[in-house]
Amino acid sequence: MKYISTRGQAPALNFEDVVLTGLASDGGLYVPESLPKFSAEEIQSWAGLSYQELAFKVMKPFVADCMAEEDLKSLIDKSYATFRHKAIAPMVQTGHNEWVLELFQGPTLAFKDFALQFLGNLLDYILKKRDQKVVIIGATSGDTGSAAIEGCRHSDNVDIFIMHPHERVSDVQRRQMTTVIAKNVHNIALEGNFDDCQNMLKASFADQSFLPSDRRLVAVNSINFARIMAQIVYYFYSAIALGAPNREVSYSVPTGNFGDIFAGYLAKQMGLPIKQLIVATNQNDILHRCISANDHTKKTLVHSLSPSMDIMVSSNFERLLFDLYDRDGSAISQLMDGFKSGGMALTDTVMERLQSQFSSYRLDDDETVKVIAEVFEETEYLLDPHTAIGLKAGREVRADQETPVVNLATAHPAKFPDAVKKAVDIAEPPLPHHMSDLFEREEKYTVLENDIQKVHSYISDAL
Ligand SMILES: Cc1ncc(COP(=O)(O)O)c(C=O)c1O
Ligand SMILES: N[C@@H](CCOP(=O)(O)O)C(=O)O
Repeated sequence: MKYISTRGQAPALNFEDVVLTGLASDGGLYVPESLPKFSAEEIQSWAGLSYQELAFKVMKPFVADCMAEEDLKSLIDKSYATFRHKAIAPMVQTGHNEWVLELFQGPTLAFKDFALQFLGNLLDYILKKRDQKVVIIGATSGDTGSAAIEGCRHSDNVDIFIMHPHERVSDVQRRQMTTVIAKNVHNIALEGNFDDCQNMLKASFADQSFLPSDRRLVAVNSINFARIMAQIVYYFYSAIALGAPNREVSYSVPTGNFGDIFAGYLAKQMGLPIKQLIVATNQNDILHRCISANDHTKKTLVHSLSPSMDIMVSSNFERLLFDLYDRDGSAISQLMDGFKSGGMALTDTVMERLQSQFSSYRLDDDETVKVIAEVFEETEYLLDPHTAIGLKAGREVRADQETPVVNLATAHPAKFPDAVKKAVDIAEPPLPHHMSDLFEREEKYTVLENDIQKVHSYISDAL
C-alpha cells in the first residue's frame, strides 16, 4: 500500500517510511492512497475474535508489504499485554441502546494507549531492523505525552521530547509524564497552549537542521498514520459486539485533534455499517461551529475542565478535507494557508458532504459537570469530563433510539479529579494500583518560552 500527502507535493511512501517520516515534506499529512474494504461476510466472520485477533485482521492490509504476518501478530500481542482488562476495550451499558466503550484500560489510562503502545513497539522493531536512532518529538494536551513516553521509553534507539502547555494539563497528567526519570525522556512545559506546542512540532519537522546529522525526527502524534490505523480497530471491535454487520451502530466521540473520529470515518469507508459519527466538543468548539454552520474561524483557546480537548487547530481535519475536496492537494494547500491567517470557508458541496458524514454538539464546563452528576445519579457510573461531553452529545444528537450509540470513553476519571469532584460528592476517584504512589514520585521537566530557537537549543543540548 502506498501513502500520499494531503498537499499533493511530497513523494508517495510505503508504510515503514510513513511511520518514520511523520509530517510530509510539503507540510501535509500522509493517508493511504486507497483504503482496504471488508465485505459484510468477512466482517461477520470476525464475530468472537479477541481484540488482538481482530487488530491483526484490520491492520494487516495497511502494513502487508512491509512486515511479515508473524511479526505483526507479535507486535500486537506485546502492545495489548499491558492492558488491565482482558477484553482490552470493554463496554458498559449506561442507557437504552447507549454504551460506553472504555478505552482507558491501558497503562496510562487514556485511549492513546491503544495506538501508542503499538507505535512504540513498531518503532523499536523498525529501528532495530535498520540499526537507526531517531529523535521523537511530541505535542500533548495531556494524554498523548504519557502514552508516548510509556510506549517508547524502553527503546534504546529513541530520545523522546514531549511538549505540554505549562499549567494547562491536570496534575495527574503532568506527573504521568514528568515522573518518568530516564536518560532518553525529556519533558518540556511550553509557555503557551496546545496549539503552540503543535505549531512548534510541525515547524520542527519542516527544518530539522538543529539535530545531529545522523538523526531524524519521528512523530508520535496522530500526524503519524500508524496512530490512526491502530485506532480503527476498536470501532470494528465494538460494532461487531453490538451486531455489525447486520446492525448499524452510531458513535459519539469527544474530539480535539480529530484523530479518533477520523479513525471512525475510515472504519466506515472500510465497510463498517456506521450510521452516525457525532463530533463532541467543549467550549473550544471550532469543529462544532464548522460542521453546524460553516464557521471555521479561530477564536482564543480557553482552558476548560476537559483540557485534553483544548485545541483550536485540529490537525486531522486536513485529512478529512482532502477527501471532501476530491483529494485535490493544491486545494488543501490553499485552504490551509488561508486558515493560518484566521479561518476557512468551505464550499456548499463540501459542506453537504461534511454534514452527510458528521453531526456535532458542544458543551461548556457547567454542562459537563452536570452530565457527570446526572449519569452518576442514574447509574453510579463515573465519567471523566471528556467522556461526559461525548455521552451528552450522543444523547442530544442521535437520530433514533433503535440504533445503538457507542460513546468513546477516552480517559479514566482519576486523571481529572478536580472536574469529577465538582460533579459528585465522593472521595477522589482512586488511581489504579500501578500509579498509587504517583504523587510521591520525583518530577523532572523544563519550562521553556514559546520560542522555537530556545526549544531547538534545548533539544540539541540534551542529545
Ligand atoms: C481524553 C481525551 N479525549 C478526547 C481527545 C480528543 O481526541 P482527538 O484529538 O483524537 O480528537 C483527547 C485528545 O486527543 C483526549 O486526550
Ligand atoms: N489530546 C491530545 C492532543 C494530541 O493529539 P494527537 O492525537 O495528535 O496525539 C493529547 O492528549 O495530547
